[in-house]
Amino acid sequence: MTAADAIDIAVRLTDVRLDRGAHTVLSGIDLEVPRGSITAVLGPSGSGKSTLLAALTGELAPAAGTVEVLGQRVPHRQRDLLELRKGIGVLLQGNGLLTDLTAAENIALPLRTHTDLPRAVVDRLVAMKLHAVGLRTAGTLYPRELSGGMARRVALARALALDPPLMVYDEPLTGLDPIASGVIMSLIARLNATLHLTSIIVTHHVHETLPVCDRAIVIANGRIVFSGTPAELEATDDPLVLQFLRGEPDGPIAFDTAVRSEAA
Ligand SMILES: Nc1ncnc2c1ncn2[C@@H]1O[C@H](COP(=O)(O)OP(=O)(O)OP(=O)(O)O)[C@@H](O)[C@H]1O
Repeated sequence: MTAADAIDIAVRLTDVRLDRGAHTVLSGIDLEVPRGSITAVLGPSGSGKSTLLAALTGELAPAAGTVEVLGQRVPHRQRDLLELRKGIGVLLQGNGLLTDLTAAENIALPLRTHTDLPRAVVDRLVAMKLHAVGLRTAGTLYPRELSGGMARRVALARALALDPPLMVYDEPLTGLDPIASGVIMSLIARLNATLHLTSIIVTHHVHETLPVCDRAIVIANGRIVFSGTPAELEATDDPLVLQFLRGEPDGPIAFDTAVRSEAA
């Protein structure tokens, strides 16, 4: 990656292969995510979306090819990896909030773990993050006292705690009703614009997510089968992509027979 690229490209994968044990999940993956953009990563269940995220955070090393994040190759050494991860805010499926801590304490956790900031500064930063997600008065509430949408916003505030330039969302709408989903999607878009972030959203929720995205990729059959703008995706006549968008069980996407018989 050249110095100029490092400014413009937040994530670059070059001819990447990702294996889980002896099984190759993805191969021949080439991907560039421009800084400041929002990219949707779409694809059927088990296609390898979470595996792709694991490669970005260094949780999974590529079996071949290179993965570059925020201007550097994803390192192997644990200490370097921890440093890189401070620059990546991850919103996991299921929020991952600690139930015996309040919302504010949950958000403070990364600041307490990774910085030596004095208590008063941490409190101020937590208040700012709560404000950023529209929950100024919810700091003293415990996760069990929050609605699903509020809990997701607290988890989002925690992912933002260290001001990471890159945000990664793994199924941010799972379990939310349409209103809460709309709130989360517009929040993701607003934060991306106002904090000058780059966002990658792994999701099944194509129709809720595409309106806020600049780019979309579709993963199926172990590779990227579409890469382009949401408008290009909606106009595609690729049978593979259409099968996925329409949720049809029969077509060129090969489904695992065990999974299909479970679903039947
Ligand atoms: N830790 C792991 N160890 C072994 N195999 C794994 C592991 N994680 C995922 N896999 C396998 O890798 C493949 C891709 O899984 P992955 O979770 O990346 O798909 P996905 O597209 O995120 O699915 P979903 O939409 O259901 O979350 C699957 O066949 C899965 O069984």
